[in-house]
Amino acid sequence: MADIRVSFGIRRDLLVKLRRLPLGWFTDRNSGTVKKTVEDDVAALHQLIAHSVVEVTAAAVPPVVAIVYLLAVDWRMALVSLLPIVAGLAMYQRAMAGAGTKYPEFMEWLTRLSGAAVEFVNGIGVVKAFGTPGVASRRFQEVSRSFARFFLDWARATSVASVIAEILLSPPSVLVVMASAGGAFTAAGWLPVEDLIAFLVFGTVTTAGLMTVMMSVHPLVTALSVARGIREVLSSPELPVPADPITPDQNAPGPVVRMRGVRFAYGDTVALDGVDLDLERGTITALVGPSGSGKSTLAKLLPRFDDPQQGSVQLYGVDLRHIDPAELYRHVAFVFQDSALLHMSVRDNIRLARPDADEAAVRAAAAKAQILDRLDELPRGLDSVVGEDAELSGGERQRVCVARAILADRPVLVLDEATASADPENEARIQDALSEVARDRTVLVIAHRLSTVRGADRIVVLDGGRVAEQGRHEELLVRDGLYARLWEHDQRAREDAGTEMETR
Ligand SMILES: Nc1ncnc2c1ncn2[C@@H]1O[C@H](COP(=O)(O)OP(=O)(O)OP(=O)(O)O)[C@@H](O)[C@H]1O
Repeated sequence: MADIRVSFGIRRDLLVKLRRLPLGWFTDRNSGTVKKTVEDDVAALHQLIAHSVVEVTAAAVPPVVAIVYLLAVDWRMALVSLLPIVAGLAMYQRAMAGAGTKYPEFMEWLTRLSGAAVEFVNGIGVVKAFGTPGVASRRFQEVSRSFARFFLDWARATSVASVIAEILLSPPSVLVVMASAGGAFTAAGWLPVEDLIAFLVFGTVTTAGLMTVMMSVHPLVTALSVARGIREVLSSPELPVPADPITPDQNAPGPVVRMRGVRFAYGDTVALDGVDLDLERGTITALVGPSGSGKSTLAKLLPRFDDPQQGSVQLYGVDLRHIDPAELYRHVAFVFQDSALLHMSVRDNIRLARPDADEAAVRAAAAKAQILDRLDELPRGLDSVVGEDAELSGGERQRVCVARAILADRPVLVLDEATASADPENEARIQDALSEVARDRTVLVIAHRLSTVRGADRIVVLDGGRVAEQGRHEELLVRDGLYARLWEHDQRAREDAGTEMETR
C-alpha cells in the first residue's frame, strides 16, 4: 500500500508540475521523455519500493543472523570464514565502481537507440519510395555501433572483477575455506567438531543471502538514476504566475501585440537580440529569415512558451507576465510544426478547445482549413481515429491543427507554416487557408516558403536575431536587401524543383 501511495503522490506532483512548466520546457524534450518520467520511471520507483527494498531486507536478514551466531560460536573461526566474503565484496565494489555515472549513461544510450529505431522504422516508406536504404539505416547503425562500443568497454572494464567476486562469494568457495580452516582449527584443538559442523551448515547461508542482496542492487541503482530524473523535472523552473493578474481589454487602442527590446538566449546562444515588433489588428505578419535567425523563438514568445530575458511582449498593452495563462490562451491560439494530434477521432481533435461544437461548425472549420475533402475521404470520415485509420501527411496534419485553431476562434493566431509537402497544390491550399484564418484575426506566420506569404500585410525579415528589414513584398524587393536575396533563392529552388519534376 505504501508504495502505491508513494507512486500516486509522485505522479500527482509531476502532473501538477507539468501544468506549471513553461511550454518551452516541452519543446526541449520530446513527448517520449516526458512520458518516460511520468509513467515508466514512476513505475520503476514503485518496483523499488514495493519489491527491491523488501527483497533486500528479506535477503539480508539470514546472513546477518548467521554471522552473529557464528561470531558467538567462535569469533576467530568466524573471521577466517568471512575472508572470502570480504574479498568478494571488495571485488564487487571494484566491478561496480563508476556504475553511478555509467548507469545513467547506459539508460541514455537505450533512449537514443530506441529513438533511432523508431526513426528508422518511420522512414521505411521513404526508403522504399526512393530506394536508398543505406541512408536511412545508417543513423540506426551508427547509434547501435556506438552503443555496442560503450557497452563492451564498460563490460570489459568490469567483467574480470565481477567474475572473481562471483567465484569468491559462491557457496562452494566459502565451504572450501571453511572446511580447510575449520579442519586446521579442529586439529589444533581450537574448535570442537560440533562447532565445525555449525560453521559448515550456517556458513553457506551467509553467502547465499549476500548473492540475493547483490542481485537486488541492480534495481536499486536504476531507481537512484530514476529518482534523479524525477527530481530534475520537479525542480525545473516554473513560469511565474502573476499574483494579481490583469485581464487584457480586447478593445484597447494600439497594436494587438507589441514586442519591445526583446532579447532571448538559450544559454550562451543569443537567439533574439533587441527585437521590436507590432502586430496590428486583423493583419497577417509573416516572419521570414535564414535558418537559425530566430523565427521560431520569436513566435513562441507570443503564446508564452518562455519569457524573454530582456524587453517585453504585450497583448493589448498588457505584459504577458501579468496575464493569467488561462486568460492568455483565450486570446492566443498557435499551430506549430510539432503541434500534436491526439489519439482520438479527427472530429474530437478539431473540437478539442470546444468539445460542444456541432457538426456544422466542425465541418466549416475543416473546410476553411482546406482539409475537409481529404477528411471525408478517410475510411470513416471524421470518425477516423488518428494513429489508427486516419493516415495523414505532415501538411494535412497541420491543416487539421489549423481547423482546430479556427474552431477555437481566438483573436490572435501564431502559425508555423509546414515545411513538409511543398507541392504547388499544397502551397495554394495553405495560402487559401491562411487568408481564411486571417479574416478578423491577427496572425503571425513563420514562413519557410516566401511564395505563401507574398500577400502578407507585413513581412518581417529576421537575421541573426535582429529585424533586418520589414515591409510589404514589393517594397522589400525594391530595397534589394536580404529579403530580395531570399526571394531570388526561393524562386531558383522552385524552378529547379519544377525542372526536376518535368524530367522525371
Ligand atoms: N532549444 C534550443 N536550445 C539551444 N539553442 C537553440 C534552441 N532552439 C533554437 N536554438 C538556437 O537559437 C537560434 C535561433 O533558432 P530558431 O529556431 O528560433 O531559428 P529559426 O529562424 O526558427 O530557424 P529554422 O528556420 O531553422 O527553424 C539558433 O542559433 C538555434 O540554434
